Amino acid sequence: MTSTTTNTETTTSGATGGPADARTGRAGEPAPPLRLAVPNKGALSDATVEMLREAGYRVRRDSKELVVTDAENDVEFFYLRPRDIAVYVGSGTVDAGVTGRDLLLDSGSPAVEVMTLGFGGSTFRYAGQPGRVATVADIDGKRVATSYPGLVRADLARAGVAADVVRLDGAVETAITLGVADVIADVVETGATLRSQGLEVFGEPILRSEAVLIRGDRPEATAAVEVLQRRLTGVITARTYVMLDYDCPRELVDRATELTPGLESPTVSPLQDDRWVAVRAMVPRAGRNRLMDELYDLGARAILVTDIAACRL
Ligand SMILES: Nc1ncnc2c1ncn2[C@@H]1O[C@H](COP(=O)(O)OP(=O)(O)OP(=O)(O)O)[C@@H](O)[C@H]1O
Ligand SMILES: O=P(O)(O)OC[C@H]1O[C@H](OP(=O)(O)OP(=O)(O)O)[C@H](O)[C@@H]1O
Ligand SMILES: [Mg+2]
Repeated sequence: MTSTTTNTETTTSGATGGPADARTGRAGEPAPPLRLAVPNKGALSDATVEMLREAGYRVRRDSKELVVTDAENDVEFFYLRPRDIAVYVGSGTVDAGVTGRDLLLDSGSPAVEVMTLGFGGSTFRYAGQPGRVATVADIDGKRVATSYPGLVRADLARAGVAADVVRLDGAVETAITLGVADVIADVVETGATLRSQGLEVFGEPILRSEAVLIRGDRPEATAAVEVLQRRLTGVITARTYVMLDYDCPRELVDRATELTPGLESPTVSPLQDDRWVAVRAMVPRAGRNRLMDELYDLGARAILVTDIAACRL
């Protein structure tokens, strides 16, 4: 049920028998489709699928579909366990994937982080029973239960602390109650799971994590990964910004555009009534209402906000 490990573990993931062997790609031949690994369940799955859908890719119709071919965009999607994704990408079996930064670093995979995706945020922290342990140094000689032994061993080594790392698959918070560990190290999002077990975090966060796009080093995939990255950046931008339009008395346009500088520069167009101009600029979604109030107070009118459906910067 549990195993106590003190050295680096070898992975038990099926990466070497994965979707296919790493491909070589020859000059003159059309590039093979991009192979992308997508979390098939868990905390990152729905948000990843939604982001791919918004980026214009074909996504699976039901949770039993494990491979989806998107011929139009020349991408093959492999729905895999989030923990295995860094291993597949690192071995070159797939070109890129979405996973958590914590899972990537825990795996020891050579895959590299390409971009953050703006969801799946969490911290990775030590926790214990209140009053029993207060600092990382207090862990010395104790047992630490975790699903992320790679992260924990590296952190303990950094701190010069010797402890037994007890590897569990999940529900780590129960390990102390069940007597298999003195301390745990786990993902904390809201902290509700810890509280339900009467546990408290201690020490600095070991890691701040979020969902990331990762890639391997197959040069033939570089161009396709860049297209994917541009599309995902477009989704993030479309979610982060809104389009703001307003009419502004000509003499106020300098002050108004100081408030709405846009990404490059705002569009200022003449109106039929030459005492007025129309201004158009992208502005951060957060704070848009305060900005509209400020523009109104300045003298702008017909202030409109519209969602951006998609964009390439
Ligand atoms: N509330 C949360 N609970 C769990 N993981 C979260 C949460 N918020 C973000 N994450 C992130 O999701 C990833 C873990 O995903 P998931 O829980 O699906 O994997 P798992 O624990 O290996 O699988 P499972 O829970 O199905 O056994 C990590 O990168 C983690 O940081
Ligand atoms: O701080 P919270 O908002 O309570 O979230 C953190 C909890 O969620 C995750 O568990 P998950 O649901 O993935 O189950 P698992 O422990 O079996 O992986 C994680 O391992 C924590 O237990
Ligand atoms: Mg989990």
